[in-house]
Amino acid sequence: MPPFFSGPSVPAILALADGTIFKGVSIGAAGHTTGEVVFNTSITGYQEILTDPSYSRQVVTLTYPHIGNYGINAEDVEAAKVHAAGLIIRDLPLLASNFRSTQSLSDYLKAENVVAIAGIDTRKLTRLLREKGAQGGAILTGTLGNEPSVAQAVELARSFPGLAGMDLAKVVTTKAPYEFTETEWQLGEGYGKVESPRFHVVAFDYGVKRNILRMLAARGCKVTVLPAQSTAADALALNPDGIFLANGPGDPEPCDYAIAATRELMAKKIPTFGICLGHQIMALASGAKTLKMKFGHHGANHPVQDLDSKQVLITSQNHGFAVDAATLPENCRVTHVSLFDGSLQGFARTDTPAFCFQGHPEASPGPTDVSYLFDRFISMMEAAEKK
Ligand SMILES: NC(=O)CC[C@H](N)C(=O)O
Repeated sequence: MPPFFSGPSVPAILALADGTIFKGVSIGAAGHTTGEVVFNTSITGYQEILTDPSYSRQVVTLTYPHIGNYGINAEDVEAAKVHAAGLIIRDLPLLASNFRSTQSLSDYLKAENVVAIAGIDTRKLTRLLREKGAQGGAILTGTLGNEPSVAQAVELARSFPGLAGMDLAKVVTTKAPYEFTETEWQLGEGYGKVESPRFHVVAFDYGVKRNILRMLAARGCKVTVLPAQSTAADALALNPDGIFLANGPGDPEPCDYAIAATRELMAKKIPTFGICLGHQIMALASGAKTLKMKFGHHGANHPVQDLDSKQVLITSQNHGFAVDAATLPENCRVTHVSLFDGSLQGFARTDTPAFCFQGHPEASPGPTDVSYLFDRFISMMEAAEKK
């Protein structure tokens, strides 16, 4: 075991549902956690990944070997708390260095009560997940000098029922509506505010990432964020110029309330934009089907082709479900395709101003090649305004 801390380290075990055991050291809270184990290939952005609500009930392993090297700051978060169920890494550097850093990754994980493990052969783990598919797993910590029980860790890993059929949007969503007008973070300048908004966007919060709201605000939108189970009537009562369907965790299929509201709002021809879970909800509301992927897409360098411009875009991705392109009805036009596996990445309705994207145009972390989709949404609201 390599020395991760100057002090003595607490042993921990990562067990997978298939019985594979990895031994490492605890770098977070004491105790145990279970969830679906997935790998993310981003080189930076561990704070944004940990706080992305779409990772609820998922234990994330990062393939980049050094995690924690720029510490923790208060700004690079996508939600008020950590949503990932746990963290698995290779190496936690002894030193965190960044002028914005106020805390070490390990102290942050402890403060957020997140169980995490280091010293894991994440290349081996990732190969296993690619071959066998994402699966249930558990991290169990021991005590100083005492390893946790292997049998207990395997039992915990097998107790995770899987994400299929799990509706988590209603679990992570905001309890009450709120308004959002903060623009993107300007280094050294703080956040800006939308002074006189051009458009009012009503966003359904299935687990929204803050950077999406910031990017809408930066384009002159006042955003009213509604709880996931709000109805179409709740949204219409706010007289919106546009509807936004957020990203979020879990399986889109059981989110019947979101599917019904989206169907009703699209029928009213209100400009609508969906990201990730929002894209899947729009597909279900249009009559298509979704499926569970083998190990999903989680990373910041996924090539996606825009079929209209033929341009290849490098995108940020985080999804384990996908829309089955073969089930898209005639009024849906495919706009984007993954160049990794040919899976559907985006479509637009031909009968109503609505479109969506499977990846993350807001990035955070990742490249912003697809940020033009936010501008497309603004153009759609402009066109509707002129009518
Ligand atoms: N980032 C997201 O919105 C993820 C959507 C969905 N939970 C999936 O895993 O496919």
